[in-house]
Amino acid sequence: MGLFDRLFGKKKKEESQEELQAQLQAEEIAKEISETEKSGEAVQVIENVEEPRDAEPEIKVQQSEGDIPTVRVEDIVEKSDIEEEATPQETEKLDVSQPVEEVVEEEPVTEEPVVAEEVVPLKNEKEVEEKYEKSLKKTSRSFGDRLNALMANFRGVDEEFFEDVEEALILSDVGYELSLEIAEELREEVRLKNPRKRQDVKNVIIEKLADTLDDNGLNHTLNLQDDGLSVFIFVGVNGVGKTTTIGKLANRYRLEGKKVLLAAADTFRAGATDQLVEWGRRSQVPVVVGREGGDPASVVFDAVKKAKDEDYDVLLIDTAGRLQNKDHLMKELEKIIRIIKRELPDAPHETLLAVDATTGQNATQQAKQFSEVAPLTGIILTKLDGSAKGGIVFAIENTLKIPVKLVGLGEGLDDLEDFSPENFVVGVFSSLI
Ligand SMILES: Nc1nc2c(ncn2[C@@H]2O[C@H](COP(=O)(O)OP(=O)(O)OP(=O)(O)O)[C@@H](O)[C@H]2O)c(=O)[nH]1
Repeated sequence: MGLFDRLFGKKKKEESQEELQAQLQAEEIAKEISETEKSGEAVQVIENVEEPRDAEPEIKVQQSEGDIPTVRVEDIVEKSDIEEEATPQETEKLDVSQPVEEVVEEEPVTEEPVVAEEVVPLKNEKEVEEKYEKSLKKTSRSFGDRLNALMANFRGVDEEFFEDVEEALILSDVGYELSLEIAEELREEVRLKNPRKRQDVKNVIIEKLADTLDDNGLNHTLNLQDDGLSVFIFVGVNGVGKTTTIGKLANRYRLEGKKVLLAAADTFRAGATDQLVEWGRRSQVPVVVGREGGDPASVVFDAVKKAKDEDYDVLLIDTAGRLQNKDHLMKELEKIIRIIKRELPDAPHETLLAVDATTGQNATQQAKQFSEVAPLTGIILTKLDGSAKGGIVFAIENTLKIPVKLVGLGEGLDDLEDFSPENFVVGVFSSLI
């Protein structure tokens, strides 16, 4: 059964069962009234309006923020340790003569062993669904407007109509190739089932689109190691929300009881390190930082060593996103990955590209360009809350075959969610079918 049927087929079935039940109840009441009238008794009708109740109790997570002491990395990682690990050639390349500073937060709460039962989830399922729905309002409206305009001109399914379908989908940011594919599948469906009603035709278009997120075989789950250190690298051009995402994810993992470390390997842009340190303070996790203009691989080297020596669970690495100089960026990322692999052959476990959903097809273009620079394992679609162009999820997944793994749904510390095709499809389409 496709995603569409699983989500909306059930809804339709429930609706018709509810209708049937309401009808039976009405008949019962009518029967009672007529019997009472017959017996001459007075009749009083009481309206019983039941308040909807939430399925699960609300769980609130309280956080505290505090000042953090700054410690130089020499106090923690002896320079001789670094030299011991690196070959003479690599020592030269890593420029370890530059002192690397480290900012350490208060003792992370994860220092204490946490048993699984005590782990507090950030949001329950219902809250996540609501968050998706709220954040996708603009995208949903945009799809709705285009599909309604398309169906307003619907006189019957002819060649002109299929061209209009293609155009409406392209304008909804789902991508050129997929728009043509959906129109083609619609042609086939029309030939087989010949839907005549406007709503039926509209539903077929939505069903075809929704099912692509299920049929593409992409794994949307972050590759977090059950045992041992997980290393995630974050790439993306300036301003897309990379640093913000790292801060949000660090906060989530810390609340889940994991020991998290951040690495500020964007030594290129002035202020980038300070920004990550600020997110480290907010999410209460330590950050390994280097000198502005220093070698990012040196920061990564120190961070990986510290993470290994001190049994961290997760290391999140922020990088510079200079797409203008592809060759340089490629070399920088290759070097970072080489340094990581020398210490942890299976790592990095994720190379995630952050793209800004409000830029629509530009985001797809960036994903295409970055995947030529580094092998991407997932996409983070930020600012989905302020975007009417959420349709690019379909383009990214179907054209580029890269899974969307995280979505940014606001600027706050807990405004990051795992990408869920189900929540996405419901958020965009449930009001349209
Ligand atoms: N509405 C909304 N705003 C976001 C989201 N994610 C990030 N932002 C905002 O986007 C702006 C840029 O975010 P940054 O995290 O600084 O972006 P960056 O990619 O790290 O940029 P550089 O540090 O310049 O490389 C900030 O104002 C964030 O608050 C999101 O999911 N929703």
